[in-house]
Amino acid sequence: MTVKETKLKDCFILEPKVFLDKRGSFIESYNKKVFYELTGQKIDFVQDNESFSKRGVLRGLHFQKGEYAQSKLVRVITGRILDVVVDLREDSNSFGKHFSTELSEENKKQLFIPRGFAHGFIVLSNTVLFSYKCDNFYNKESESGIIYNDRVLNIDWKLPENEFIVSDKDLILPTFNDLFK
Ligand SMILES: Cc1cn([C@H]2C[C@H](O)[C@@H](COP(=O)(O)OP(=O)(O)O[C@H]3O[C@@H](C)C(=O)[C@@H](O)[C@H]3O)O2)c(=O)[nH]c1=O
Repeated sequence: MTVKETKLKDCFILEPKVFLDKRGSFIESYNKKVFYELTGQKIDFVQDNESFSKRGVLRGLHFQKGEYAQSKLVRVITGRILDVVVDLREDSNSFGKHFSTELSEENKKQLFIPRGFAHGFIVLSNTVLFSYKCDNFYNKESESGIIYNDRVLNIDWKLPENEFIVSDKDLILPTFNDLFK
């Protein structure tokens, strides 16, 4: 496993070592000890989630508020996505900045997203199996987010907007300025 810092503090890209042999491949998708050695983050992941989506599906931008804030370690098992995170920590140098990166079955990259960030992704391949660990439990009442086409954030989602498939819940998320006025 190797780790690279992104331009957003505390947000890392991890690349597992891939073992190839005549049968196929093997990776350690998560190892608590190695994760701590590489990132310095002592995270206690308590929930694993998986979603399946078609091309054009855009999930996000999501976060949980207050005591239910979550760090996430996200990856793609099959397919390819553009993953996007936004730093919402008001005391951070990169407050309001976003970072995006492709995560795919091929590159096997993982993104560590600390608490205080919003997260979303769009599916670039025909289908995607997406998997992630969270360090806090799901809490419906604490769900929040920012609308994907927010003008202040101005995120390039890489696909034409007429291909986006967005949940009804995500279509009525507030803007960045609504949240931080
Ligand atoms: C996230 C989540 C959803 N659910 C339920 C609620 C709902 O009925 C159904 C689908 O939920 P959603 O529409 O919120 O799923 P989704 O849009 O995939 O939500 C996820 O999006 C990505 C971008 C994230 O960063 C995640 O943290 C999470 O917010 O699953 C759980 O039971 N537990 C969970 O942890």
